[in-house]
Amino acid sequence: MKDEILVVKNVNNFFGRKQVLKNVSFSLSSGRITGLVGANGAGKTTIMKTILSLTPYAGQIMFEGQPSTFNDHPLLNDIGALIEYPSIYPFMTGMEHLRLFARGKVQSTGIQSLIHMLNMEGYINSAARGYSLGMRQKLGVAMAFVNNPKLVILDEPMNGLDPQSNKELRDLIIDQRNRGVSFLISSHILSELQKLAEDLIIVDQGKVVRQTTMKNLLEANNHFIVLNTSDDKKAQEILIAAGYYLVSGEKVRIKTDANFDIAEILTNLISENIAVHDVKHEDEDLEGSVLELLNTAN
Ligand SMILES: Nc1ncnc2c1ncn2[C@@H]1O[C@H](COP(=O)(O)OP(=O)(O)OP(=O)(O)O)[C@@H](O)[C@H]1O
Repeated sequence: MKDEILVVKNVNNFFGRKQVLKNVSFSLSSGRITGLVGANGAGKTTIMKTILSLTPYAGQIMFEGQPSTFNDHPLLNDIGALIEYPSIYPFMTGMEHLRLFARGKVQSTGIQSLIHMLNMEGYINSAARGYSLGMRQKLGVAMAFVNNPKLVILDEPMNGLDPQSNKELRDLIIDQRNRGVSFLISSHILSELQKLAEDLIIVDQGKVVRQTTMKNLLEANNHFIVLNTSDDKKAQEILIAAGYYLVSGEKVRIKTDANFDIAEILTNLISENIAVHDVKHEDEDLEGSVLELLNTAN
């Protein structure tokens, strides 16, 4: 079994009378990137705040085998986080923020390397009041990394980032992961999370509905073939009549299973004088899998 850096057991959390987290239990494997996924209001930010003791809770949280409680959490020194929006002082430069957050023995070469990896050299010495949303977000991410944490918690880190910045952030996360850092990352941009996360925790209405690996979730996915034919509408009618399951829409998109036989499909169409110009395989992506899982959970 992989080492667990963080274990969350039976955590419950209330805002007033409203129960927001309901018996939440999961663990994070050391040195891996875990994605936290769920609809708006599912409880992702509250889970992250709970780990960081930013909100009261009942239940058990262990970090590296040591208990962490709401009032006693010395191990949080080893956790870096960006939750919701970064707290940024408009009259300080990005560099001043990083130096302010850096504890004791953090080397300036480490700070320089972060700035370089996130491509922030052009503005790191300017006052943050002139930063765009994406520049602020990058500074918030850099602040989460500055003390060489063992675990990094990032809530929607891709917020406001352009494709180039997204790639820089992804490269930084992968680089740090390769050095042994563990991650818990929430994102609504599932196509981005799919490129990063190795493990997944899926939450719905304050409950963990599944903890799995990305590989297992995607392997269990639906697979399709998509045909480009001389008459897609007629091809759809023929295949439905022959008993195939077609995804509704304009394309001829056929759900495949273990008995899938392309020759049989082609014979059905060619015998009705429909030419097949192209055949493509498609796998359901993370977004499709999560939507299906949440639909079946409700
Ligand atoms: N300070 C608060 N007071 C009252 N209710 C709150 C508070 N913070 C969160 N909630 C409620 O807790 C639930 C979970 O919110 P949370 O922000 O954790 O969800 P989320 O999954 O992060 O959502 P999103 O994807 O929209 O950021 C929501 O129903 C929200 O209304």
